[in-house]
Amino acid sequence: MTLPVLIPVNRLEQAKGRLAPLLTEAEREELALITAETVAHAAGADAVILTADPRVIERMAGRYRVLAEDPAVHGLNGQLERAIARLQADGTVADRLLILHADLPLVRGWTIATLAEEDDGPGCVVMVRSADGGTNAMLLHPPGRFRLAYGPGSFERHAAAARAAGLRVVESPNRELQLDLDTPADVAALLATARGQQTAAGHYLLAIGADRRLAAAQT
Ligand SMILES: Nc1nc2c(ncn2[C@@H]2O[C@H](COP(=O)(O)OP(=O)(O)OP(=O)(O)O)[C@@H](O)[C@H]2O)c(=O)[nH]1
Ligand SMILES: C=C(OP(=O)(O)O)C(=O)O
Repeated sequence: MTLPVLIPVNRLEQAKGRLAPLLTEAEREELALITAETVAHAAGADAVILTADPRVIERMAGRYRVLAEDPAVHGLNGQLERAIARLQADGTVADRLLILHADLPLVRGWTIATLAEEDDGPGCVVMVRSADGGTNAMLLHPPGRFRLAYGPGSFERHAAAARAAGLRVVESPNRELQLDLDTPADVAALLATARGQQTAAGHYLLAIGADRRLAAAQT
């Protein structure tokens, strides 16, 4: 069964603001592009990139399906709901949809496959919580039963809304989906493991000396 994967990608100049103490603006933009590539690659033919950024569109178009944001809609939640409606209307989305953040450096194809196995059938929502209480991944079976509520601390809001809509909430302990790259502590966590260092984001962060900057900040 195919699982469409909707990946919202923020405008690069607005992305990764909480990494400003560690990375320059150009570095944050490059890191955001690198992790978006990683996530899109993991989703492969099921990926649908949602963005308003011309560089992201240029980089992804041709390899992945890309939806441009609707300029008449305000905010991430409205954009996602608009995109889901478009994907339902054209038949891309039927009974299941995974919304996946674009800043997950450890995600692989099998990570998504493993998450999909935690879906126990119609009426199920599988969610992955980030360190700061966000919703890094949310598999909706089906989509459209409650309003999306991304923003700080969204995991608890999504879980409560899903339960209020009569859905079963499964919190996945999927470690590869729990790590996002919002803060210097997240970067440190990625670089603390050999596996993390071997990711595309890890390679880039080591190449620009983010490990040395983190160490210097601690002394
Ligand atoms: N298309 C789209 N994606 C967004 C928007 N805002 C955030 N995102 C994406 O939503 C996911 C979660 O974003 P965050 O990690 O909270 O935010 P961010 O864009 O990195 O910015 P910071 O809050 O500065 O870290 C990521 O995949 C972002 O790329 C938006 O306005 N439009
Ligand atoms: C804003 C969110 O994500 P995070 O804070 O984890 O980046 C969210 O998932 O709603």
